[in-house]
Amino acid sequence: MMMSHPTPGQGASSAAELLQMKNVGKSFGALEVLRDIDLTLHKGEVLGIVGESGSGKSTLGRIAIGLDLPSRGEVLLNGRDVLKPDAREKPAEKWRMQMVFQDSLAALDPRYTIADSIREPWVAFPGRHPANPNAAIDDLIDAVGLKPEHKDRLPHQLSGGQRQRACIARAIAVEPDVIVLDEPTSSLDATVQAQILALLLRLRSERGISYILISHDIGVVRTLSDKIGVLHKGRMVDFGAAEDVLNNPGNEYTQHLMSAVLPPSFAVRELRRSFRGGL
Ligand SMILES: Nc1ncnc2c1ncn2[C@@H]1O[C@H](COP(=O)(O)OP(=O)(O)OP(=O)(O)O)[C@@H](O)[C@H]1O
Repeated sequence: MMMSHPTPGQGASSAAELLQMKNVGKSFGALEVLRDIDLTLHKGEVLGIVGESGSGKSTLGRIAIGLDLPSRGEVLLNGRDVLKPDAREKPAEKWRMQMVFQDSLAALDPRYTIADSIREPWVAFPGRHPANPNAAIDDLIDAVGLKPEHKDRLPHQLSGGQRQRACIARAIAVEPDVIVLDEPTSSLDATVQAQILALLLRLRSERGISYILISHDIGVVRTLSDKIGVLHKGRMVDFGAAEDVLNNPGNEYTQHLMSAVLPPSFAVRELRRSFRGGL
């Protein structure tokens, strides 16, 4: 199940373009929520999207994985326009994009055991069904740091961090190209948050998955991201290599966001060093 991939941060600029948004806009009735969004995500990259509440982050993530349609513009996956009618009639490619939400309790069916939840995407995408599902579930449970006994538990019988691990296992079960992480650690306390971020970094390095990481917390985005996009009132006011956006914020709004951020803690610096070869 596991493949070898380039080390994170290496070769990102020469890697294939996985997802592109061109001039994407979204309106709900008269309310314009996203405007002129252009972005490119390469294979294996982590793109952090940061912005205050209501800036359009979740809407952007939902459009990226096809849960919402844009009102304007193009969305290309591996160079193919996913919005063209012929592509929309072929949902077979949808497994390539998965999502992990903030609220793990709401994201998991309360009647399903954790193993049942992990099986769900294989039912939705039979082409991704493994030859030996029980062994695959054991591997996934182990990969996300859960214990074998968690397989038969119901969501409410796990802690918030364990549930989020289960949601991550479900998301990687079909070996997607991209996972949109929408505030994946916002409802967790600081220690568990750091553990989940470490897990995400490890999975990315082992499996070469790309992430779009949505957060109002620039500290979280800074821990994981190669590239950062700053959304303000539906516009991408800054976009570029994480270090450039963080160290030389070109936009006044980004400077304002940065001014509210504490320096990374020792734990976070260690995390980044171990997974990204030092920053
Ligand atoms: N289905 C919808 N119908 C109408 N308006 C919507 C819908 N979804 C989102 N909006 C509006 O679009 C704007 C952006 O919402 P979105 O959830 O994308 O922002 P966000 O940056 O993710 O915010 P938060 O951090 O609070 O989740 C908000 O004004 C929201 O009320």
